[in-house]
Amino acid sequence: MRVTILAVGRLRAGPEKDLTDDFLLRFDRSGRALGLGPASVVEVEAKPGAGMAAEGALLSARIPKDAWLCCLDERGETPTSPDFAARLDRWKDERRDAVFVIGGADGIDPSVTARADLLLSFGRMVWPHMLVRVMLAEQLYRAATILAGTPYHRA
Ligand SMILES: C[S@@+](CC[C@H](N)C(=O)[O-])C[C@H]1O[C@@H](n2cnc3c(N)ncnc32)[C@H](O)[C@@H]1O
Repeated sequence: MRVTILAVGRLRAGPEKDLTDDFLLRFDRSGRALGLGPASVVEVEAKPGAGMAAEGALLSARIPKDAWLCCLDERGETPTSPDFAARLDRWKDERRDAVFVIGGADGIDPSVTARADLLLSFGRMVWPHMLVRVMLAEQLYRAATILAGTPYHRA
């Protein structure tokens, strides 16, 4: 199952990008034998002032019709890491790719969240989008280790 992190805005070189790349590489390595991955990051950026609807159109154009769609949203569900891993495993078994959308400063356009299979929250506080990328990449890696039975996750 290919995994795409689809994000509004460009992440410049720096610690958040390094961490995201590192966790995604680990996810690819741990997930390969399980049929999870590879993971990639796709960034979209509307013209300045174009508004949320323009961002929504750019995002929608990059979401395959048959992919599982998960939108990162502080108002969403807060599964445990094992629950998240189990959900990824079910998605993988259905042989559909997964797309995780992270919004920009104004969030994710409702035209995208309306079609999401899951709204995923990392708590009710709002985090900067670049940290959300790191956190999501880490949870993907953690999920792969949980499914592989390797001792990274200890709860
Ligand atoms: C700076 S936040 C934008 C918040 C914006 N006020 C909103 O209403 O969505 C940028 C993006 O980071 C993600 N994000 C921020 N906090 C989050 C959280 N607690 N859980 C999940 N995603 C979060 C969401 O995808 C959000 O669109």
